[in-house]
Amino acid sequence: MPAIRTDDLTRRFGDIVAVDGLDLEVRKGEVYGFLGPNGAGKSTTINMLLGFTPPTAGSGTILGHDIVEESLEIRQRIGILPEDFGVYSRLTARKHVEFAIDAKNADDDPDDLIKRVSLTDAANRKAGGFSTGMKQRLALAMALVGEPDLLILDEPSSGLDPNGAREMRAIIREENDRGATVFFSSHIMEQVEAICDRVGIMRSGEIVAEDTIDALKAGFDADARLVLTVDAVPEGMSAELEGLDGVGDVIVDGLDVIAVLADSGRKAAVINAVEAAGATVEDIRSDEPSLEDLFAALTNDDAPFGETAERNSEMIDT
Ligand SMILES: Nc1ncnc2c1ncn2[C@@H]1O[C@H](COP(=O)(O)OP(=O)(O)OP(=O)(O)O)[C@@H](O)[C@H]1O
Repeated sequence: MPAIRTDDLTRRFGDIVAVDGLDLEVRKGEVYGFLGPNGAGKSTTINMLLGFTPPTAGSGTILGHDIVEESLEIRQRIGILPEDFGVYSRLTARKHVEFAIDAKNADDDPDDLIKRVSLTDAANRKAGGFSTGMKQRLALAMALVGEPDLLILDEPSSGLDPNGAREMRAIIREENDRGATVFFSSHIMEQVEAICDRVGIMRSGEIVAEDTIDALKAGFDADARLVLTVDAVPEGMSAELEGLDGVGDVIVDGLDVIAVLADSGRKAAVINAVEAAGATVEDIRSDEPSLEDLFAALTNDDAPFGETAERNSEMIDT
C-alpha cells in the first residue's frame, strides 16, 4: 500500500483548474519532493490530501484511508505542516505542543519536541509575538507529535534562516530514518536535492516529470552548458553569442563565459565566435544541468532546456 495515492484528483475554482486529473503515488518510506512554480497547484493538492479542500473530481488515499471520508483517521497517523500556519496568539509555544499531544492522544514530552526545533528559550512565550521562522519551528514541533507514519510539509523551510533550514533537513532525515514517509513541497532546490529520494514536478495542475533527481538529470543533455574561461571579454560578445543558432542564454561571470546550448553540437561554433570576437579561450568545461535548470526547463516555456526536456523518456506526456 502506498503512503499517498491519488487517482484523477481534480480541483476547480470557478474557471481555474488548480489540480487537473492528478495521479500521484508516494511510496512508503521515501522522501518525496513536490515541486512546481507559483500557482502550479501544490498547496491545493496538499489541502485536498489533508481534507481541507474537497476535490471536484477524482479520489485519493493516505495510508490506505480515503482522503474525503476518513480524514479524521488520517490526521491521527500523519504530521502536517500547513501553508500559512496560524498560531493562537495568547498561547505559549509549550501550550501549542501540549494541544497537539492531547489531540493525538500521544505521550510525547512537549519540552523534547520544543528542544528538537530549537525553541527551548521561547517555550513559555506567547506565540503571537513569534517571528515567521519561530512560528514555522513551532508548527514543525506540532507535526512531529506521536511519531507520525507520514509527514506532509507545505514549504517547510519558508521563513527559516540558514541554520533553521539545516535543522529542518536534519529532522526530515531523522524522521525518515525512523521509518516515516516524508512528502514536502519546496521552492528551495538545494534543500530538495539534499534530501529527496524522488521528486515530482507540477505545472498547471499536472505532474510533468517524476523520478529520482539523478534519473531526471540523466535524461538531459549533459553537455548543455558550456563554460569557457577567456583572457578578456570583448564588448558585445555576449549579444553576438546569443544570436547564434542553438545558443540560449549567455552569462558572463568575470572571465567565465557560460553558454546554455539547446544543441550541444554548437560548442565549436561558440568557441569560434568567442575567438572571432578577439578573446583567447584558456579553458573549456561542460557542466551538467542543475536541478534548477531542470525545473526551469519543465516549468517555463522560454527556458533554454525546453527542447531537451521533451526528449527525456522519463517525462510524462502532458
Ligand atoms: N481558494 C481559492 N480560490 C480561487 N482560486 C484558488 C484558490 N486556491 C488556489 N487557487 C488557484 O489555484 C491555482 C493553484 O494554486 P496553489 O496555491 O495550489 O499553487 P501552489 O503550487 O501551491 O503555488 P505556490 O508555490 O505559490 O504556493 C492558482 O491559480 C490559484 O490562484
